Order: sequence, then C-alpha cells, then structure tokens
Amino acid sequence: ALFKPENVEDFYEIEEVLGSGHFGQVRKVCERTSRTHWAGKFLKIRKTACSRLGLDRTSVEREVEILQILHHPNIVALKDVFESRSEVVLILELVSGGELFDFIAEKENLLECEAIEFLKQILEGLKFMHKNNIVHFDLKPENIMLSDKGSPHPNIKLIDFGLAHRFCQGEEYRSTSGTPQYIAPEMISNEPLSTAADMWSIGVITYILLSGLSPFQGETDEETLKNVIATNYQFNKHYFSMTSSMAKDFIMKLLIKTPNERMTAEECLVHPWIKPITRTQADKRSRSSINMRS
Ligand SMILES: Cc1ccnnc1
Repeated sequence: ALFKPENVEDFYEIEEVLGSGHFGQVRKVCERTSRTHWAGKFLKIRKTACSRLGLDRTSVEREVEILQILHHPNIVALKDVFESRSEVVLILELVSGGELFDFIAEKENLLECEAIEFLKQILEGLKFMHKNNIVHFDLKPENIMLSDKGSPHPNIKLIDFGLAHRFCQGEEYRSTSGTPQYIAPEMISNEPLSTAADMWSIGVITYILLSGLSPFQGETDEETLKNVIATNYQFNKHYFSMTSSMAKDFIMKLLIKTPNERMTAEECLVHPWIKPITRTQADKRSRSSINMRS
C-alpha cells in the first residue's frame, strides 16, 4: 500500500458533507487526538480497469504526489492519506469559507480593488504551481475557496488537483477534460498543453468577477465550445460600462487563442491593473461598484 492501510475512522470522526464532485465526497472530519478539524476527501477507487465507476488509482496517486509538492499559503495543504480496498481518503486542510463566487454573489457589489485582492492571491498560488511545472487544468469558481469569509481580507485557497499534471522537461501532454466555460481552446482541439491553459481560465474568471457574465457561455456545451475555439467574446456594453480600461486590457491579454501569447502568472502580477506603478495609474482604476448577477 502506498497510503496508510489503517481505517480512517480510527483516527478521525466523520462529520457533515462539505461538497461533492466528479471524484466523490468531501466531508468535515475531526482528528480524535487533537480535536482539530480537517476536510476528508473520499475517493472511490475502481476495482477493475474496465469498470466505469470511481477513479483509477494512478490518477489519485498523481493528485497526492502533486499536493505533496505544493506547499503554499494559497494552495490547500495535504495532511494525510488513508486507503481501504475500494477507497482513498485525502485528509486536507479545512477551507470553510465557501467558494469565492458564493462569497461575492452574496456581497451583491464588489469594488475592482476587492476583485484585485482576490486575483493577486490566485495568481500567487498559480505562479508557485507553474514554477514547479504543475498545471491545474480545472481552474473555475468552484475550485477557488476562502479560508474565512468573516474576515475583512479573506485568504484564497486553490483546491481540487484531480486533473492537475506535472510536466517533465520537454514532455508533451494532451487532455480534453475540464469545464466548457473555462477551458482553453487548445484543450478542445487536443493540442499540446502548457501552463498557459491555466492563464486562459484566469481570463474567464476575471471577466466573470467584474461583470457576473460568463464570456463564452452558450445555450449548450457545444455552443460554448464553439465560442471558445473562435475566441468569440466581447465586453457587454451594459455590464462593462463602468469597468476600467486597465481591467479590460488585463482580460484581453489572457483571452488570446495562441497559448504562448498570453500573459504568464508572473506577468499578470506586474500588469498595471494589478500592480499600479504610479499614483495616477491607481486613480485611473474605476471605483465603481460592480453589479454581480446572482
Ligand atoms: C471542499 C473542501 C476541500 C478542501 N478543503 N476544504 C474544503
């Protein structure tokens, strides 16, 4: 066994469900000795290679290996891993502030400077990941969580590295999984992938943060994918009327079809919208409130 063969319930009390997804369930757990709370991610493992249910073990081992490398304040920490016959349980840092988008939706309005504070943390986490040659490949609102929504400056944590991949030097990797609204064009046309795929998703997430609209979403997934491949989006006149031109410039430099023409996470962090160089540039940022459609 690669992971602890003991029964997870000998060490943790299993509490309420926090979330569930393609992988299985995430439940709040309490460590019996320390009485501290964590998040237990219960992953169903396939019994036979041909069964459709559950995950194959290698993809779980990959997620564990990646989380064991990534130690950063904006990336969810992995504490322990247990396995039984049919299940692997990841004991993760508890991120209990909910998803970023629920937080913003319930706040109704949000200033550009608040959106920037969130994006700075997401970009710091991404910069660290990309420096370690790791790409998330599934960046979307559900995978960006807050550690404590009560605090005035909540901390952002990136979660769910189930589709993440660690690139070896010069190796080519292709994958067509992901969520239509957020995936980069090169993922749809099954071309070689890179860290630039995550940067496209940041462009989509920023567009939504500032307007509440999803830039490529169509009536169906098929229509959405067509819009993505055609890089067919525009800044809706009504919702973007109060958005600063620097914010639009930031998005335009990420939603570019050719992957290597997009800004990197490092370049994003020094873009004038994120890092104003002079006082006047800071004043140019719009102080308007942003309408968030629920
Ligand atoms: C949903 C979740 C995942 C990881 N940590 N806390 C909560």
